[in-house]
Amino acid sequence: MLLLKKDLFIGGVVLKEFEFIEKIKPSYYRNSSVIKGIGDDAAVVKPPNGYELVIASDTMVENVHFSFEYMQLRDIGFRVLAANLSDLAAMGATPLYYAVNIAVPSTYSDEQLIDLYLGMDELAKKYKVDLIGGDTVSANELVITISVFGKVLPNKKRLRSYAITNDIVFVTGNLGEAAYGYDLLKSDVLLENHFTDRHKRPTPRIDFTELTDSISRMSLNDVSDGLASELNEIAEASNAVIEINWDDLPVHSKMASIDTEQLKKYVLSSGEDFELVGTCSPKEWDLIKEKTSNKLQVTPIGKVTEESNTPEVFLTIKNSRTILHKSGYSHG
Ligand SMILES: Nc1ncnc2c1ncn2[C@@H]1O[C@H](COP(=O)(O)OP(=O)(O)O)[C@@H](O)[C@H]1O
Ligand SMILES: Cc1ncc(C[n+]2csc(CCOP(=O)(O)OP(=O)(O)O)c2C)c(N)n1
Ligand SMILES: [Mg+2]
Ligand SMILES: [Mg+2]
Ligand SMILES: [Mg+2]
Repeated sequence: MLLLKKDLFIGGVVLKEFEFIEKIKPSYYRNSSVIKGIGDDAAVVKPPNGYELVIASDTMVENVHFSFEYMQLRDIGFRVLAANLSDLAAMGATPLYYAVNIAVPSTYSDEQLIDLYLGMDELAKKYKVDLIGGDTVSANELVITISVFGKVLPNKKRLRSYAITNDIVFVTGNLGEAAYGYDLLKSDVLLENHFTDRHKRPTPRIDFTELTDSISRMSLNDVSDGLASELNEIAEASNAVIEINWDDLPVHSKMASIDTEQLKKYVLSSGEDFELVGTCSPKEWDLIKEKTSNKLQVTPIGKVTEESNTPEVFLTIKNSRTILHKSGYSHG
């Protein structure tokens, strides 16, 4: 397929790609390790001394991950970068740079596209992350891919394979709020409340990673697809059996009256909360509580009961124990 790379047709005027790039090019870089940012064939950065480089990439597609019925371009930019930063947080990494690839319909004005970048910059500013490159092409629907780059000390990365027997299983924040917010938006696109905000502008839990950098071992995963999927990924990667209790799962008091079956869907398999779920030793759990107290809600939800070649996740609900299968959103 031929991609209109040279000129981008925007709102009837031909905006030269380089003019658009000039508009989004940062006037300075927040990290002095950026040697060459936007403006050459590729970016050049100085690898951080003593650290490992952590790289993640996530894409969002119009009508798959967001809809313009209830979201502004600024929210969309914010949300795609949030999803990417969430994966760095889930590795225990500190974010440094990001690159943005966009496929854009020809009807967009340059103001609209700049709004997308302003949404990203709201988060980038907060976490001192630099936009160092990307690519622009035309397409029928808006598709945004971000790649993020971060750093982690070799002994502080938080792999899914790091869970061991007796670990406490914990989760940050509340579960199911983004999906509930999404359903509220579908019934009233103008509604604005805590839950709709959780869908539109999720918080990547970088703070958790920073607050817990003294913990020696932790397995971690971010809740993009749903708690059931993320816990199964930890169980599989660690060859472990995880047991969680329904009554321990953190749910907002305003969601308590939702019908149980629907609430189970929100909490266990709807995803996009971008909370962190993980495990650590009982001793270090006390330290996590201490480090996060009054700053970030972190809730114990269960235990790693054994290491096993048949990894499994069990959910106990009203004294009945059942296998919790992966049940999150699946593409294709
Ligand atoms: N199209 C792809 N090409 C190469 N690697 C991929 C592709 N899609 C996913 N991956 C890799 O598979 C793993 C799981 O991806 P994914 O489920 O999207 O993770 P997450 O849910 O954390 O975003 C990651 O290591 C990711 O880099
Ligand atoms: C318009 C719209 N439809 C459906 C959803 C729900 N949804 C879309 S993708 C997804 C799962 C997460 O996306 P994915 O690309 O798998 O993220 P990753 O696990 O790679 O981080 C969910 C719950 C949505 N957010 N918006
Ligand atoms: Mg992904
Ligand atoms: Mg992830
Ligand atoms: Mg992700």
